[in-house]
Amino acid sequence: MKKHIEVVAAVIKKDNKYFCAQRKDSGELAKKWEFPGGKVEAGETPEQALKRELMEELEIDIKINKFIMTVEHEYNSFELTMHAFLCETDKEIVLTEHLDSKWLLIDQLSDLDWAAADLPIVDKLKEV
Ligand SMILES: Nc1nc2c([nH]c(=O)n2[C@H]2C[C@H](O)[C@@H](COP(=O)(O)OP(=O)(O)OP(=O)(O)O)O2)c(=O)[nH]1
Repeated sequence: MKKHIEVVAAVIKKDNKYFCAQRKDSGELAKKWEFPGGKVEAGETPEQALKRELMEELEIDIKINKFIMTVEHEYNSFELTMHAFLCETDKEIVLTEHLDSKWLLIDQLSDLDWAAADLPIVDKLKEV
């Protein structure tokens, strides 16, 4: 049976642009683009996990405004359940783990090579 993980992801919106981050060059999702976040640890709520991960990865405090959706996805090496939240921040982002980042308008999001599990989130953002 494949390993199953529970992940949270932050869709950070500022001035009509969305923050996108590129994963490191390792593993099945090497160099793919994602919304920052990470695994929920035992005893944490998704919101607590998201705040912790964003502080670790981007050195920012975030305000979580809205639940967007939960995605279930099966990769070759693991399966995940990912909860996405619409967030905002007024802090300056520092990349501590990602290769690159971009702020993109909704119409530009599809230009990136997203982790497969993120595609339903990108589609959902286009709906509103
Ligand atoms: N943070 C985040 N992870 C995503 C997204 N889409 C997606 O498939 N994932 C996957 C990549 C990872 O396998 C997992 C998130 O775990 P993570 O970033 O905390 O951990 P990781 O695998 O890089 O590694 P590690 O620190 O445990 O070694 O979910 C996304 O939009 N954001």
